[in-house]
Amino acid sequence: MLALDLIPLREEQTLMTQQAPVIVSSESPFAKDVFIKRHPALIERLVEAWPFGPEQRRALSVLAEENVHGVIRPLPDGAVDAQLWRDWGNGLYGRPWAEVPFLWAESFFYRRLLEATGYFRPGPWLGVDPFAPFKQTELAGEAVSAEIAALDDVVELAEEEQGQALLLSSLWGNRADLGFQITAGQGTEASGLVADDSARLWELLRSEAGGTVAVVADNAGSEVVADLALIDHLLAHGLADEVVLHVKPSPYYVSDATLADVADGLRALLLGKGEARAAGERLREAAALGRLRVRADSCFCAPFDYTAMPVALRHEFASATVTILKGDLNYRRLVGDRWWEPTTPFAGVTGHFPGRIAALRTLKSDVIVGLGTGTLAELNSTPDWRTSGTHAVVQVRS
Ligand SMILES: O=P(O)(O)OC[C@@]1(O)O[C@H](CO)[C@@H](O)[C@@H]1O
Repeated sequence: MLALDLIPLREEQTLMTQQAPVIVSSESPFAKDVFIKRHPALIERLVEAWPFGPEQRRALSVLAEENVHGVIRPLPDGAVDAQLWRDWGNGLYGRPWAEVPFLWAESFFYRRLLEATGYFRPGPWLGVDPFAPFKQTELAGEAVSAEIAALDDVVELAEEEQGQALLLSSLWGNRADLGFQITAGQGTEASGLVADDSARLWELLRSEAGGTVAVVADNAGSEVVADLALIDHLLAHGLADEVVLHVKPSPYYVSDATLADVADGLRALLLGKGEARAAGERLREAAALGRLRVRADSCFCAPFDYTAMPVALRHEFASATVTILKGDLNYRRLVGDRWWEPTTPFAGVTGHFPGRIAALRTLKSDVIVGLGTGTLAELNSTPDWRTSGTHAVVQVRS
């Protein structure tokens, strides 16, 4: 299943630990609520959405209860990757969910959830994405239709403005009320950018035009549609000769994009009119020519930060023009899910990641680096700025 070489780079880990402690959920009101409120509510919604049998319901309710009051139990012995997770969670089982590293515990929660629904077991539920109903609703919603319609306006802009509009749309794409930035190339949400290296990203893409760009996707629905529009722009304008889109190998964090979600996003473009349809056709053609490839490495559902990465993937990222990492979770994994001093330089913390990188992230959890002192002072007067999703960063290490 998972690559054996998936072990954290020890030196990097030790160095990071000396600089900033790992986030343990009980130390963060936000993270604590993920286990006490978010996970049980999610399980309730799943039970409403699916005709689960008694065994599935029991397993889900045990998981919900465990998250709130219990301790972490390992996967059952019969699970395909039971041993792997036993090793990965060595020393963590038997402890309350909120008392272990936040990143590890959330990841294991989603693995346990898939075990409860039977996602990996032979039978009718094998490979059935439990989050599909939520993803489909979002894809059919107004945010996506607005995004798709707005592509007709974007194409009228000058090339550089088009690129920036699509970048901002992709950046803000994982919020519910989206489809906005794309309309005029800039919008109100851009004022929430608290670090903006986008000019450097474009400079880099233009000076190294024609190579391979890696995009590590985040969410399905409106976000992946926006990502596809950006990818089409890079390919169509010769800024990339090839794009590799990295997705999750199995359902994760509710809305994280899998290959099926990319296909649904592409279909949404193809079913649109005008520029959306044209972009969809160009992307389908790019896939046929091998210029747009989708990769789903198992490391993307592993409970580690990106100091742990299979060697082959490390080489791929190292040889890309740039790797664009989308969203909050990728950011947590990029910088380590740690209590960094927010002004810690982004380049220093991310030096372990192979090749050049650009993080496009709306702030939805505690971790943050690379802020200016003045920006931080201003933000500190805004409640919940780290977790409310109202602020964002484009941070580049070139
Ligand atoms: O990666 P994404 O989709 O931008 O955000 C993932 C997220 O919703 O999940 C975690 C909390 O459950 C946080 O990292 C963040 O709030």
